[in-house]
Amino acid sequence: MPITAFDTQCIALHAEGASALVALHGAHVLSWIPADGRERLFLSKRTVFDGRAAIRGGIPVIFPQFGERGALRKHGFARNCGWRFMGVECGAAVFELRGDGDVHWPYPFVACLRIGLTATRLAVTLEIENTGDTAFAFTAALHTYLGVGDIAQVRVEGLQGCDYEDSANGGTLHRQSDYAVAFVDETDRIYSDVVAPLTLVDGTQRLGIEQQGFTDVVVWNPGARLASGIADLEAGDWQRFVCIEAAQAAQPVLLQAGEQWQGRQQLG
Ligand SMILES: O=P(O)(O)OC[C@H]1O[C@@H](O)[C@H](O)[C@@H](O)[C@@H]1O
Repeated sequence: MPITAFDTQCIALHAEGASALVALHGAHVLSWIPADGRERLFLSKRTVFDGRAAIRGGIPVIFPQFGERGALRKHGFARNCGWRFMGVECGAAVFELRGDGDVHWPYPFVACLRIGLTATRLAVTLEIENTGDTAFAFTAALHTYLGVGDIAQVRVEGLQGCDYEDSANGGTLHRQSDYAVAFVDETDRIYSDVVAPLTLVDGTQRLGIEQQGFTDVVVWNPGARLASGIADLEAGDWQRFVCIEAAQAAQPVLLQAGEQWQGRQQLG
């Protein structure tokens, strides 16, 4: 996989006619263009690249806390930190974030993000290692913003029969009875124990989504009303993306000293 340094902030990846762009801030995938030349990720034109704020769009890495399920800042700190580019291993670009039990979090850890690219697929793997001498629990996600033509035409298939927590309606519990998830208003759901591959249907376009290691799938679109209060989205942006997140949100992972955990999402 030939790699070029895009500037001090980003790494550009190229393979088999496909490309991806990864910001060191958050090890954040900003762009994924398979060999057919069509961008698959949404990135807000109003996102702030100040080296501190979370980037709106692409693939934010959520660790060590999903949402507000704990005492840390919403969605944890990994997306707000500078990661190190470690080079290419086994065809994947590798990024690393180390914690030494400092101000962010009292637990030493190493987080590693591996990004693999082929003509048609993007594979993102998050590895967490407990490098301290006490156990810690964490939640995490790959918060993928997939670009769509029109949210009203979008369906997510593969979740029928799965139980979900409806975060947009007070965390009430439901079972997905419809064959596909459609979007008419704010949608914010944590589907648990998802095993089947998913398909994003966007008009005539289809995208496959698979995951391993992560037990949950979060499906999020803010809808018009909530989106109007999100400063780093342009008017109408909510119609141009859906987040399908490979997540470990409902049940934290308990990692003993010296243990490793791995979760992966593949698109394409
Ligand atoms: O605006 P943020 O912090 O990036 O979060 C976006 C959304 O992320 C989703 O994962 C959550 O389920 C939503 O509740 C949340 O609003």
